[in-house]
Amino acid sequence: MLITGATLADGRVRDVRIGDDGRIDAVAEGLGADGGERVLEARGRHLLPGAVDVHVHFREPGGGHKETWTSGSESAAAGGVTTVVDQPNTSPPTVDGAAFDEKAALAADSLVDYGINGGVTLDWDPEELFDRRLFALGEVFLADSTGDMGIDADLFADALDEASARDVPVTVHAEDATLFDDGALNGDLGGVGTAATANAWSAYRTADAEVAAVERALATAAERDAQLHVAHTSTPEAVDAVTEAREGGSGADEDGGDADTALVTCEVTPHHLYLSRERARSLGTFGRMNPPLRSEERREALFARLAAGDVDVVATDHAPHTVEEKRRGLVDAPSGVPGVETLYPLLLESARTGELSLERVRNVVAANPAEIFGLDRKGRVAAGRDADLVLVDIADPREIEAAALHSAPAWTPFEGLRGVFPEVTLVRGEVVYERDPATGAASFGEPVGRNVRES
Ligand SMILES: NC(=O)N[C@@H](CC(=O)O)C(=O)O
Ligand SMILES: [Zn+2]
Ligand SMILES: [Zn+2]
Repeated sequence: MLITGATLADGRVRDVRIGDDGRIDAVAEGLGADGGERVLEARGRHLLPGAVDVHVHFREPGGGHKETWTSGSESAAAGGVTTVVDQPNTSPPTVDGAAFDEKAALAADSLVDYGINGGVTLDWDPEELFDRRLFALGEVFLADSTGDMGIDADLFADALDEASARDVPVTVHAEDATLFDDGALNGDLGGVGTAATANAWSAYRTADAEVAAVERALATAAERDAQLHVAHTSTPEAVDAVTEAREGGSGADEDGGDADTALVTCEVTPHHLYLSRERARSLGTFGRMNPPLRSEERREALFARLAAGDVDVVATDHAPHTVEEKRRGLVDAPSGVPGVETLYPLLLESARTGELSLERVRNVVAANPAEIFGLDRKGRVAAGRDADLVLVDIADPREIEAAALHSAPAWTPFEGLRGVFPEVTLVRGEVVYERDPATGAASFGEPVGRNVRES
C-alpha cells in the first residue's frame, strides 16, 4: 500500500509506503505507485502512529457479558488504538500460567496487537508468569478495585524484587485504603444520577490516599532500582511526585527528550483530564471509578502538566461495565468507565483547538508508551516500524455519542464532548477499521492482532 500526501505529526507532508511484511518501507516525498498497489490519497489529512493504550480491561475470561476481545478490539480500532495492554483482574485473575494461557487463547480474537499483564495476589505464581510472553507485571493493586486484588506493602516489595531481577516493568494502582474517608459514604446519597452520588465517591477515595500511596510506591521502587509505571494518576500532586522521583533517580532523562527511558513514569486517563466532580455531577454512579474524579481545579492542573510535558503516558483504563450494573446505586455499582475509543479523538480535539500540540498528543499516546515498555517497532511513523497507522481529518470533529461507539456496554462518560475520529486504522499494514466518508458506516477487518512480546 502507498499512502500519498499525508501530513505527519510534525507537519511534514510525506508519502508512506508499506511493505509486504507489514512494516513501513519508506517515508519520503514523491514515491510513485507500483502496479497493483492500493493507493490511499491522504492530502489534507494527518497520518499518525496508532495509539499504544497500555491500560485496558477487555474482561475475558470471565466477564464477557461486559466486553469481549472482539468488541473491545473493535472499539480500539475505531478509536485509532492499534496496541492494547490487558490488565489481570479478570476471572480467573491472570496470576499464574494457566490463567495467562487461557487469556492468551481468547486474545486471538483481537483485531489489534496486544500485551497481557500478569497480576500479583497471595496465590500468584511468579515463575509461571515470567516464563510466559508477559507484557509487564500489573496493574498491581495497592487497594481493592474491581476484582478485589488489593495487596499489602510486603507483597508489593516482593513483586518489585521479582520483576526487577528479570528487567520486567511494574505498573501500579496506587491508593492507600487506610486514608479513605468512610464517613463520605454515610447518609442519604440520593439516586443513581445525583450530584450526591458523584461527589460521595470522590470524597471517599481521597486525593491524599492517592498521593501517599504513590510516594510510598516510588520509594519502594527506588530502593530496588525497579522500573515503575504509576497507572491512572488523578492528581497533579501525584504527577509531581513521579517527576521529582525521576529527576532524583538513576533513571533521569539526561538528554531532556520527551520520550524518555526513566525508571519511573506516570500515566493519566482521559476521564481525569476531561471530566471533574463539578462537570460530572449528572453522571452519578456512571462517574464512579478508581481513582475517582477530582475537583475542577485539580483537573485543570493535571491538564496543564500534560500540556507542559510532565505526563508520560495517556492511557484509558478502559473499564467497561453494563448499564444495568452501573445503575445499582453508589455502593453496589462497580467502578470504572469505558474509554479506549475516545482516547485519540479527545486529545486530537485538544490539538485542533490548540490546547495541545499534535506532537505532544503523538508522544503521550504512542511514542512514549512504546519507548517506556520497550516496543521498538511501535509508536512512530518511520521506516522499519510496524505500519500501525491512523488517518484523521483534524478539521472534522464530531460530537461523541455512545450510540456511535463500539464497546459492548454502549455508554460513555464523554457524551456530548467533541472528538476527532479516525477514518482508517491499520495494524501492521492491514486495514482493521474504515469509516465510509459519505455515510459514516464503519467496517472492520479480520482479527490480525498478535502478542507484542512474541517477536
Ligand atoms: N478503574 C476502575 O475503576 N476499575 C477498573 C479497575 C482499576 O483499574 O482499578 C476495572 O477493572 O473495572
Ligand atoms: Zn486501577
Ligand atoms: Zn485499570
